[in-house]
Amino acid sequence: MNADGRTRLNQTPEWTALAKHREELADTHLRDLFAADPARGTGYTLRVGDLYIDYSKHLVTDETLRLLRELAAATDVFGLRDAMFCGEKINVTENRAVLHTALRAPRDAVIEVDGENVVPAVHAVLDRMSDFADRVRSGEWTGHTGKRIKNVINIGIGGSDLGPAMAYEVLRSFTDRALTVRFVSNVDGADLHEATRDLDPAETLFIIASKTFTTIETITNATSARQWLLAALGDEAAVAKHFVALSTNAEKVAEFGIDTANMFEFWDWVGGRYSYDSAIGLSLMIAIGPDRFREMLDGFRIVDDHFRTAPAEANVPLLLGLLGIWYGNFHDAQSHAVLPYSHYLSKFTAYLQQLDMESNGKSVARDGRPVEWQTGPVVWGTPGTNGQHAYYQLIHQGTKLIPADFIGFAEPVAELSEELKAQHDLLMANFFAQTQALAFGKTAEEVRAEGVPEELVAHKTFQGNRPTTTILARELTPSVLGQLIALYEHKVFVQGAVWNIDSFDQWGVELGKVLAKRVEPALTEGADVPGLDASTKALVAAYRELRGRS
Ligand SMILES: O=P(O)(O)OC[C@H]1O[C@H](O)[C@H](O)[C@@H](O)[C@@H]1O
Repeated sequence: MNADGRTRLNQTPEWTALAKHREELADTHLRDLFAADPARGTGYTLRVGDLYIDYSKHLVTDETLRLLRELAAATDVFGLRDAMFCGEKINVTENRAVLHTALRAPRDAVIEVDGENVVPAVHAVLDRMSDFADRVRSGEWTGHTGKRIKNVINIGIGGSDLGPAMAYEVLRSFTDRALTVRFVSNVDGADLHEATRDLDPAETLFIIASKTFTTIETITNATSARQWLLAALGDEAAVAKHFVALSTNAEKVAEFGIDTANMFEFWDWVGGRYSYDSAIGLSLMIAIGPDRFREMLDGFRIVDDHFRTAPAEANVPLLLGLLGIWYGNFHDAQSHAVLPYSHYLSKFTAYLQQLDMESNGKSVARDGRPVEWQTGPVVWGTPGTNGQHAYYQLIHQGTKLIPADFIGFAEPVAELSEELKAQHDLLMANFFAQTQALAFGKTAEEVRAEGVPEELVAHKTFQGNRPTTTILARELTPSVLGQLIALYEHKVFVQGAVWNIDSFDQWGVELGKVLAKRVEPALTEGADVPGLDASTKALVAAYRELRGRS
C-alpha cells in the first residue's frame, strides 16, 4: 500500500491481469489478429480533430484494451486529469498547478488558481504579443538606428528553445520569408557566432526566453549578444529596441537590463516543456503572424476538449498512453520511436524528447517511494525516409521491440512546385509500406518461394509483429500542429498518472548544473575543487594542459 492509500501499481489486480494476459498472447501474431477480424483495419481507428489514428497494427485485442482501460480506471487517470484542468496543484514536489491547457482556453473561460481566474491574464499577454508581432512584421517597430528589423534571434534553452524552434520549422511555409529567424541555445559560443556572423546588429531583435531568467546558458548568451549589439551601435539605449524578454521573473529581467515594459509574462503553472504556446512562442508568432498562432492554439484546444470529455474507449491520448504502458511494462520495450514523414517535422522528435523524457524520466513515485515498474521510455527518431536508410534495419530485424509512431500527411505543403508535389505519393508509399512490413513481415516460406538459396532464407526473413501507430492528417497546418502537440502532452500525462509519478518536476537536471558551477574555476584558474573525484581531476588537468594552461 502507498502512503496515499493506493495499492502499489504492480500489486493491483489490474496489473496482474495484464501480465497474465500478456502470457496468453505470447504466441499471437498480428497476421493472426488481422486474419481473425477482417474489420480490424477500420475498426481499430479513432479520429480526433483532423487526425486519423490507426492502432490496428498493435499487439492488442479487445480484451487487452479493456484490461488497459481498467488499469487507467484503477489508477484514476481521469480524476487526475480533472484535477489538472481545474488548476489543482498536481505538481506535488513543487506545489504548483499544471495549467498549460489554460494557455489555449477561450477568452470567456474561467480557470482559477488560488481563487484567481488566470484566463484574462493569458489573453492580455496574447494580445500584447500580437500587437508587438504585428509591429515587427509591419516594420513599425524599428531598431535603434531606425532600420527595419529583419532578423529575430531567440536565445533560450530546453523548453524556452525546443518548442518555438520546432514549431518554426514545422510551419516554415507559413512564415514571413523576408524575416530571418534563428534559435540559439548552446552555451558553446559557436552557436551564437553562427547565428549572428552574417547579420547587421541594427536590424536584429533578440528575444531572451527563460522562465526563471537564471539559466546560465541563456544569461551567458544574452550577455554576449548584448555586447555584440553594443559593439556595433555603441549606445546603451539601443538595448530597449533590440532586446525583449519572455519570463516569469520580472525582477531578474530588470536586473539583466531589459525594461520590463519589453517583457512578455507567463506563470509558474506553465512548465518549461509545456510553454511554447505561452509568451515563449513570441518568435514563432512574429514568424507566422498572430492569426496563424491563434489557429495553432485552437488546434491545441480541440485535443484538450477531446481529452477532457471523450469516453475512455474513444479517448485518443488515453489510448496512446496505455499502448506505451503495454509495451514498456508488459513487453520490456525500452524505447519509443517517433517517425514523421514530413521534412518540416525534422525537430519534432527532439521536442518530444524533452516533453516525454523530462516529464516521465522518474524513478520515485508521488509518495516518495521508489517505483518498482518501468517509467518513461527513451524517445527517439528522425524523419522516416532518412531513417529507412539508416537505423530501420534494427527496427525490422533487430532483437529489440521498438513501438513506433508514424506521422504523415495526405497533401504536400501548398507552396511546393507541381513537380515537387508529385514526389509526395512516393514519400507516402514509403510511409504505408513500412508499417505494413513491420506488422506482417515476410515468412521463410515467402522468401523460399522467391528462389532464395536456403543459407540466406533466415537472413531475408522478416518476423514482423512490430507494433506501430499511424497518425494521418490531410495537411500540416498550424491547427494540426497544435493538435499533435496536445495529443503527445496528454499521452505523457496519462502515462505519468498510471505510473504514479510527478510528470511536472525535473529535479534530475539540477545536480549537473551545480557541479558545472563548482568545476568551472578549476578550468579557468586551476583552482582546487575540494572533493573532486580522481577521474574528473585528471580530466580537468588534461584539459588545462591541452589549452596550454598548466
Ligand atoms: O526557461 P528556463 O528557466 O531558462 O529553463 C530552461 C530549461 O532548463 C531547465 O534546466 C529545465 O531542465 C528545463 O525544463 C527548462 O525548460
